[in-house]
Amino acid sequence: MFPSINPTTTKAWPKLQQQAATMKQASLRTLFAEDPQRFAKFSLQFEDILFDYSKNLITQETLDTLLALAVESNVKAAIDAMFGAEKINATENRAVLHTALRNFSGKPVLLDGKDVLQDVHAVLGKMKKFCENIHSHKWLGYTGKPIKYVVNIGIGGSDLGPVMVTEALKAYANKGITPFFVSNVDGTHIVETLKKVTPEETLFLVASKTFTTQETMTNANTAREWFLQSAKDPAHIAKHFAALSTNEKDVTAFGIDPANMFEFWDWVGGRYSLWSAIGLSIALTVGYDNFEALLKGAEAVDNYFKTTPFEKNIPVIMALVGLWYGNFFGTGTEAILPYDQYMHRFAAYFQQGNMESNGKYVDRNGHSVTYETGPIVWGEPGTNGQHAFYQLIHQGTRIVPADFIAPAISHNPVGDHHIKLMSNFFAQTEALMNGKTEDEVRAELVKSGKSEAEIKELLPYKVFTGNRPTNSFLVKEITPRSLGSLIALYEHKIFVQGVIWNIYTFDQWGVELGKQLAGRILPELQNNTPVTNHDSSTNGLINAFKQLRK
Ligand SMILES: O=P(O)(O)OC[C@H]1O[C@](O)(CO)[C@@H](O)[C@@H]1O
Repeated sequence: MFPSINPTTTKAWPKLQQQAATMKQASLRTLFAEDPQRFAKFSLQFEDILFDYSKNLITQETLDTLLALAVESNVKAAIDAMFGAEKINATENRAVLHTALRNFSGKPVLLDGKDVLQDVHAVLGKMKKFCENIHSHKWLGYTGKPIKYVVNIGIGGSDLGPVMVTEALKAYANKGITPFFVSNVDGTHIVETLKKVTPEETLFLVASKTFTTQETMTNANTAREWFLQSAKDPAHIAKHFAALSTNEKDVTAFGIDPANMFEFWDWVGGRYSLWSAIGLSIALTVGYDNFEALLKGAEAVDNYFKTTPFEKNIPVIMALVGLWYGNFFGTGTEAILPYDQYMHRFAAYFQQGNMESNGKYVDRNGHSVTYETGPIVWGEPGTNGQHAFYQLIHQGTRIVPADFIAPAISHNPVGDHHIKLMSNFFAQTEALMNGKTEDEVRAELVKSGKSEAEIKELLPYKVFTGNRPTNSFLVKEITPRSLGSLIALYEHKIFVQGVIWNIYTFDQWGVELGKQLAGRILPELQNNTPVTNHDSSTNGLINAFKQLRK
């Protein structure tokens, strides 16, 4: 295991504190004016992805110190430990090997002396065959009809990844399969979904690493009942239900034929599982070859991440720039803003990816940290976000570091839509950086014929301070490969930050409390007897609920 270092005890940390005090007064406009090479210095290319981080409040000195922080924090040793199958998820005593799921190198990845790649490739082979059978109509429903609808029932990592990717790659969905995703235990989600599909043509994928998650099992049971209302014979379940899970015992107990179980393993974290059997809905929707291209795009980033010097390593730089604001400017949040309608769930996906991974206050020694860890991550596609929350990003009291992501080539090149979209993409980061000075606003107002009195009144509202930092990712085109790469870049960013913050990125104990408490309250809701065993607020709410339902 790589050594545990409190980041505040590194040599770099106090230097960064000092530098931040200076950089808070710096002007991005001036930094650009002073250095015509700034874009060239602070941008990197990975295959078809251009990463521009020049519009950040950093200098070469900042970057060097941040890189020194990464070195002092043993990021290199941590990368080796993760890829080397060490049990770096120590609170669960597990290795972290989602990278093995996309490893086509042919070189073994040994975990406890066993090569995990053999199992990985056996499951990929099974997924491939399954997709071929569904797509070629060799696999038919219980009345002899082909499968037209795939309903993935899962939540969190067993939902968000497949939803995000099938949406992002909709342009590749040409296999005659319409995917649906049911996650919420709110009956509305499954009921509304079942209205759109038919029992004879639907394949349900029960996607759950543990196969015990309340929401998923409740939805799966409802789907089975609904299916059996038409199919009658439970033997037909075999043609319409498959499981994506690590838990064969409970899959079998549910009534799913183990032959229809696509396995993955405890060393795959839920929020890192789209590369595993959890990705079956992706493969069924866009075809197995495209799924493999997605994996290969991520694999290419894995190799790059492992071998590229930190100063040229995009995930490392993403991590350091994010940490710069979170720890030294106190920003506390980050926005992800894709200028691509198909990527509309990308921010939601990395909201879980980031917040469930690094939303932790206990360090690797069991002590409370004295510094900020994971940011609040959110976002929506541009330009919708522009007309909703960008006001705060431009003129609010807090700084929101934002990632702008856009493809140069649209899958829907209709009229001038794409250049209009892209003009917004470029204009926003430019405006956030430059802002608008008093002089500029004054000149505009004079030009528009306003009187001096009007100018005086309006001026303060129209000034933009600028200096609002952004990263830009310009991708040639969103393809399975480039999307796989983009996702892996973000995954490794989260990893590097977790290492520097000295926290366990791959567990999620914080989600457990809510699950336990809900389990305790459920039986109390099954009768009309008032409860008295909680605090007065919870008692009051539960009793009012019972009253309202009488
Ligand atoms: O795949 P499972 O076991 O149903 O879990 C679903 C989700 O629940 C969590 O454990 C907690 O939200 C996530 O990490 C996971 O993605």
